[in-house]
This record gives sequence, structure tokens and C-alpha cells, in this order.
Amino acid sequence: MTKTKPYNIETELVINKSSDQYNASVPPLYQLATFKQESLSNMGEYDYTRSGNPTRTHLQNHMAKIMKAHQTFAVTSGMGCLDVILRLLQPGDEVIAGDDLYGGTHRLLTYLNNKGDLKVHHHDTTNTELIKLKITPAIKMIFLESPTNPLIKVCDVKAITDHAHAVNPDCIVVFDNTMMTPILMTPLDLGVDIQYESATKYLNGHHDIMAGIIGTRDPKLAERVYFVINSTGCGLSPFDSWLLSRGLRTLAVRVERQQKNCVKIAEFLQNAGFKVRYAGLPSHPQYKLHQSQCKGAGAVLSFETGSIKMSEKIVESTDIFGIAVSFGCVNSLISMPCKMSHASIDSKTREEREFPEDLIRLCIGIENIDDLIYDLTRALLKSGAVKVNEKDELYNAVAVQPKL
Ligand SMILES: Cc1ncc(COP(=O)(O)O)c(C=O)c1O
Ligand SMILES: N[C@@H](CCSC[C@H](N)C(=O)O)C(=O)O
Repeated sequence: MTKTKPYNIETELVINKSSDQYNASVPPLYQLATFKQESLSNMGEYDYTRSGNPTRTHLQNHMAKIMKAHQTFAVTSGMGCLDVILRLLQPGDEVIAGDDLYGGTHRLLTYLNNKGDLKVHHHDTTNTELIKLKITPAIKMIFLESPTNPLIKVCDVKAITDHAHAVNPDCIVVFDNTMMTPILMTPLDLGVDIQYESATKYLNGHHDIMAGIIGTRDPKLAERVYFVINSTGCGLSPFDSWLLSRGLRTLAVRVERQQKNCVKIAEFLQNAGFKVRYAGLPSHPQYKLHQSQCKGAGAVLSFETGSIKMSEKIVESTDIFGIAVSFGCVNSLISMPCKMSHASIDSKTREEREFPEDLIRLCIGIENIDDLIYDLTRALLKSGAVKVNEKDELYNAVAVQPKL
């Protein structure tokens, strides 16, 4: 065979080629701050870890392949990515943001809006026609998430991005791909200018580091992003870059297994009579749209019980599911977004955005599916949220609350 073909992402994740002088089989860890130079007239590729470090470069080059980006940058957290991106704007610039973005994203945008640094317009990004109407030449940046965390709202990424660029070719469309990862979605292929992800979640997959990755197709934009990272000093440390490189190699198998488990749990909860938000269920209002732009629905779902007290009891009754914020790790988690990950959105705003206070979010891990369903069943029974159907104890429980 003479013709070469590009490898698929599952292979690229594992190959992780290193240009190390000793042919190290995994990327070497350059745990250092400064680099000696040959002479004043012959400076090397690296001078100082804030500006660049071989372990971080290795990770960034690997991520560029995975994200299909011209260049990627590794920084200290997902919020760090957003901070870098926001520094590309001018004082007073107008931006559009979804009305169901992650709580921390909402907090930073609101802070800058209230200080008068930016003018932030929040809109329902599931309504493509509304968003199109709101995009004017004054809009300099658009922030999208799909599916959103935790209401699992889906937006038409390509339609919004194409329209934004038609109205203003300089408008930067920013997409937070934390929920899908490049395994399930490649937003740069859909035309967005910047994709970022909290690598604290799936990319690393083990909840032992905080990290963020920013990717762009445009070399000029990449230069501007690098300038901010070097100037502010938020580049990812060598050790965390090394850990992230390690975690990344198993991304495909982790996501595949987590998603498989999640589909079963979504069906289980829906059959039990709960209102389940998961883009992998045909009952999801944007099921077809989601399928058209993603390869799967991921491993985060949320559901309502109809009662805050009952939701609290369920969350506190599980054994395998740990009560914790974050997601994307190999173990399963349970939380109430209004009290935890999204508590930074004030209750009035949550109410305006129809954010249910009783919402429970499940982040599914790689455990045995029967054990997960058993654990949930036990918690639902203990809290009184379901009754057991005698014919099939484990799966056909009947919701006590009226169907929502
Ligand atoms: C969708 C999404 N984006 C960004 C972030 C921020 O990432 P980090 O916690 O790594 O700062 C989070 C969670 O924290 C998130 O859920
Ligand atoms: N106390 C934290 C909450 C982090 S939420 C983490 C994650 N994105 C999630 O959705 O669970 C904060 O104030 O940011």
C-alpha cells in the first residue's frame, strides 16, 4: 500500500508520538522553570516554562491533532481558558452568551458585565431564529455550549456560526466542548473560531488535576491567545501537562463506556416515570439536531423528581454515586446543580431561565451498569420517589410523583 490515510481519533489518542532524544515511550517530564542557553547569540527553543515547556508543547501538539486545530494551548483550568479568551475583547464590547451556560461561565460574564467591561446579552441558543435576529455587526463574540450543563439544551452550532460570520466576519464564535469532548464532537469543523474544554473533566478523566485546553484553526488568533497566556502566566504546569497526556490516551474507551452506561440509566429513569434530560433519548426536543452534529450524547444527564426534598433524599441515599461537583471522571457522581455547581447563578435568574430547583444531575462513570442501576434503585426506593412494580423489581418502578 503506497497511499497513506489519516488515523482515526481513537488511534491518534494512543499513538502520542514523542520526539525525545532517547525515544522515550511516553512524553518525558521537564519539571523545571528555566532553560540554559548555548550563548547570547544562540538561544534555544525554550527559555522559561511560563513561555513554553517541552512537556506542555507535547501535550498541545497532541491535542491539536485530536481537536483538529491549527494550535492548542494548555492552561490551568477551564475557567482559565475563558479568562484568556475574554482578554481578546476590547472594553465595552458586546457579546452574546447562551442562557444556560455553566454556572462559573455565567459568573465571570456577569462580573465583567456589571463592571462595565463588557455588554453581555444572554439568549436562549436553542432558538436559532432568535439568535440570528440578535446577531448584529456590534456583536464581537458569541459563547455557545451544546448540550448545556446541566439542562442539556442543544443549539445549532453551524447555523449560528455561519450567520455570525456572514453578519460580521470578525465575530469570534467560542464553543465550550467540555460535555462532548473531541470524541463526540469537533466544533472547529462546524466553523467555530475557538473551542475550549475544561480538561479537568473527560480529557484527563481521573479528577487529579485542574486544566483547560484552548484550540483554534486560525494562526493569527492562536498568536493572540498565546500572547495572553505568556503575559498572564496561566500555562499548564509541566507535571499537570504530563498527567493530562497520560489521561488523554484512554479518552476514547472511557467515553464509550461511560456513554453506554448513561444511555441505560437514562432509559431506566425515563421508564420509571421521571422527566429526563439527555440528548441520547428520542424524547429530547433536539434529539435529531444533536445527532446531526455529534457522534453520541455523552455521559451527563439530569432529571426532575417534582420535589426538592425528595431530590435531596435521593442524592443523599446513593452509595456508588458520590455527592460531588464536576464530571467526566471514571467514577459516577450525583449532585443538585442549584445547590452545587450552579449555585453561583442567583435564584431569581434561575427561575427566569426555568432552571428546576429539584434537578438532579448524574455524571456516569465506567462502573458495572447493573451495580449503578441497583444503587439508583435503592436510593429511589429509600427516598420514596418510586414504588416497586412487583413483576420486575429492578427496572419497572413506578414514580410516586405525577409524571412531569
Ligand atoms: C461546561 C463547563 N465549562 C467550563 C468549566 C470550568 O472548568 P474548570 O473547573 O476546569 O475551571 C466547567 C466546570 O467547572 C464546566 O462544567
Ligand atoms: N465551587 C465551584 C463549583 C464548581 S462546579 C464544577 C463543574 N463545572 C460542574 O459543573 O460540576 C465554583 O464556585 O466554581
